[in-house]
Amino acid sequence: MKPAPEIDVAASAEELAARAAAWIAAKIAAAPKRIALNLSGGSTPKEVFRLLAAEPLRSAIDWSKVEIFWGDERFVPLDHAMSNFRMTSETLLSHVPVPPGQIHPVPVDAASPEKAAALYDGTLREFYGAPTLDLARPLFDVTLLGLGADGHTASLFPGTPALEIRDALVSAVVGATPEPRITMTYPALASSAEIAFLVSGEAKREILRRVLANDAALPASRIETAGALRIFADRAAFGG
Ligand SMILES: O=C(O)[C@H](O)[C@@H](O)[C@H](O)[C@H](O)COP(=O)(O)O
Repeated sequence: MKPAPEIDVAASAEELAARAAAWIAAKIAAAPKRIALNLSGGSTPKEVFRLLAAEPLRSAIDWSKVEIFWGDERFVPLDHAMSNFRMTSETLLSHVPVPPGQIHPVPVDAASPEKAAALYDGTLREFYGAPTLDLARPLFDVTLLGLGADGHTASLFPGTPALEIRDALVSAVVGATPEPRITMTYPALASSAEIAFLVSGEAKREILRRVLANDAALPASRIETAGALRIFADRAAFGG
């Protein structure tokens, strides 16, 4: 991981969620106009999103500034139980007034995962306003990432071709089960002013230890950004 991450250790999963939610709210408040949030799926972010959608944070945040993207998605309908968009809608977006035109779901109604990835790649470049990313001007202001027990992040799984992609910003994940997936690639994720991992629970302790030791076999270890890298962990995951 580059740069070395700042590690924020919370006493519990609840405190982790509270700290991450407060951090995100502060980033939105500090943004002069628009802020591009690139969200992760999975279960860990759910409580963070619920806190952002509840008082006091809900009223404290100017949601009109917020643009929402997803770092990965399952190639299922947006109302499918496994959809990251559905999870985010249930916990956050159906409770806060983000302008609908500022919510950018992966186009899972495309003819194939490959087509959905190509379309989302275009969405990102159109939003960015240029065909190629400039290190000095990140695409996202904040990217949230989770950490899988096998060291994956987004849908960048060990040993998969998406890990090696440097020209495309989004890729279909060949062979993902049970549902096909679409993931942002390293260049897209790296184009973030801030990246924050959310890692909770005893089950993540060993994989987090390996990522912090920069075990190059783990996709999460290879996350880089020209900006800031932070890990929100609870004591169960961080140990000590
Ligand atoms: O779509 C997804 O599932 C996520 O993007 C994935 O990368 C997730 O962040 C990790 O698997 C951790 O998931 P948990 O938060 O559920 O442990």
